[in-house]
Amino acid sequence: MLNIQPVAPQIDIVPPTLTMLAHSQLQTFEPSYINWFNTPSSPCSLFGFRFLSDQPLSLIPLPRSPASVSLSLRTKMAKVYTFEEVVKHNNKNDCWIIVFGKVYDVTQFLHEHPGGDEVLVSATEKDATDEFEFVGHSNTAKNMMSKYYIGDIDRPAVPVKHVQNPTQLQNQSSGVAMKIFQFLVPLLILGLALGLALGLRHYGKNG
Ligand code: HEM
Repeated sequence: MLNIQPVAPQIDIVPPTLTMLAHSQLQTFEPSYINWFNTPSSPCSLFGFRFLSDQPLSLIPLPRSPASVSLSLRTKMAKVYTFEEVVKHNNKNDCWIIVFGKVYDVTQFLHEHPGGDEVLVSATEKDATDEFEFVGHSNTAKNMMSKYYIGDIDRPAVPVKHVQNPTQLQNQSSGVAMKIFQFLVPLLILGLALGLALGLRHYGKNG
């Protein structure tokens, strides 16, 4: 009896009809067909998966999506994740981030990221678009992102983010400086007045 195990994210790019066909037909396939299925030109390989001939038979994804599956097909069939689902992947062993409404699994990229792994882990559990933009990532960086793209975010589910931009931060720090200044000036005046009074008293006694 063949046991067909589902499937990695990549299988989501297969139109549902084909997936169903594969699941139902494969129950009846002889193992000899399986070798053919695994040849690079077979429909299976074309759509990004292959079969293990071990028992139980498993349906597993190919390491890379074949070029023959067009990007537009992949985009149309993109998996949509809820925010709740994405926030579970929030550590160094399993790190997903949301940028520009897309979900990226950057776990394998953590140790290669020029900005360090900590910054990526701290970008989890929120929409990290503003932080990503604030760094001023180059086009090279933006082009690299497609490698880690795993799907889109269910936008309405993303909580409103609170990221301060540089102007806000500047305003905030100048506000703090103003408060310190307002506190110090009266103290300074009081000190001067006291000093003057003591000085006058001293000279008055002596003179
Ligand atoms: C898939 C997502 C990401 C990719 C592919 C990526 C890639 C890169 C690359 C290639 C650089 C080198 C500078 C450049 O070429 O722009 C870089 C730097 C950096 N990245 Fe990212 N990054 C990603 C996400 C993020 C996020 C979400 C954050 C912040 C929350 C971040 C923070 C930084 C920082 C702080 C630097 C160092 C900037 C510097 O030293 O000037 N990155 N990143």
